[in-house]
Amino acid sequence: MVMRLPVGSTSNYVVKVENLKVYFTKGGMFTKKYVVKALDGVTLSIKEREIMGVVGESGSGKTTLGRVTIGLQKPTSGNVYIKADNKEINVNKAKLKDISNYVQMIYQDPYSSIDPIMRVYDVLATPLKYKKMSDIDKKIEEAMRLVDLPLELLENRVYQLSGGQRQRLSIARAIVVNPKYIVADEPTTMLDASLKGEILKIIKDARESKGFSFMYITHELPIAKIISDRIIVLYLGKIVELGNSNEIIKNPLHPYTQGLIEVYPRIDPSLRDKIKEIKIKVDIVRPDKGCVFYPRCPFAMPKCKEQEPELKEVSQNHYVACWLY
Ligand SMILES: Nc1ncnc2c1ncn2[C@@H]1O[C@H](COP(=O)(O)OP(=O)(O)OP(=O)(O)O)[C@@H](O)[C@H]1O
Repeated sequence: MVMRLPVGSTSNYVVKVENLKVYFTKGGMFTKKYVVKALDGVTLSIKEREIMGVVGESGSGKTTLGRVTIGLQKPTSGNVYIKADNKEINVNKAKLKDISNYVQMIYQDPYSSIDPIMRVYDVLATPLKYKKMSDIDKKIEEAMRLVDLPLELLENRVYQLSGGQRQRLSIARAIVVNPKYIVADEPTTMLDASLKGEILKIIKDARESKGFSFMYITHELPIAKIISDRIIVLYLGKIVELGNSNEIIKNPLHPYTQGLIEVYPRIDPSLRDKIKEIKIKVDIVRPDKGCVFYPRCPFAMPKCKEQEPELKEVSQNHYVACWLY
């Protein structure tokens, strides 16, 4: 069955992305101009209370996808809708201040994303004051509790916090306005291994207790496996595979996903034999036509050079864009 509707489309979606394209023009004055297709025809939906993992190598378009879904980046074409308060909001047409009650972002670097001079209390009070919300202190205390930060820290300055505490604070800042949808862009990348697990648990607990939907961006498949309900695999701006997390890890279909898993053999040792022949070359070339992955694909066939495979549902809720299926 060829997918034409939003992948995973359900009536209870919170985020819906339709045929999204984001092209950047690079070069200019002294070098030849060229276009980078950061996203090229991405369609997906994220359900209520769902954590959607987005994985792919550097440059695959993960951050751009996260930013477009919360209105921080305008798309070249396509649409993004958020469902909140029984309304469907077209994110591209809405003003940022009008959607910031519904969408929030947690950044990778807790050092650069929060002003170190601010008091912890003010970091959390500012978004609430801006939105003229009542019960500010109650909301701040609840957010601090959800991220496991002691209330005594409220009077501290941000620079007095450890890296792990700062990242908890940046999660608290995102959840304090009680949004519908949060993009978490590699929030554990800068943290020690011991702190990564804590941050993942906080995000999962926040989803359980408050019902937020998340897009969780990571280049580490094992982290996507732990945190996500479903996983999207992005390659050069295209979704090459999408499915339930366990299914993607146990039964990766796209040669690129198989290659990503091979990087982490311990993720599932039983897969090692199955995928041992797959070697992903390091040079990334974007072909003008055909499948974006064929220059690196160990299974490339003549057809792959000529025709682009559509994202197909090959088993229930498991989609892949590959001529092997
Ligand atoms: N503002 C911009 N101007 C020009 N090109 C951009 C811009 N933002 C992203 N790009 C390009 O778009 C492509 C996708 O970038 P993006 O940051 O979304 O990828 P990513 O998967 O998040 O990578 P990383 O893990 O390294 O952050 C890259 O080629 C990048 O250079």
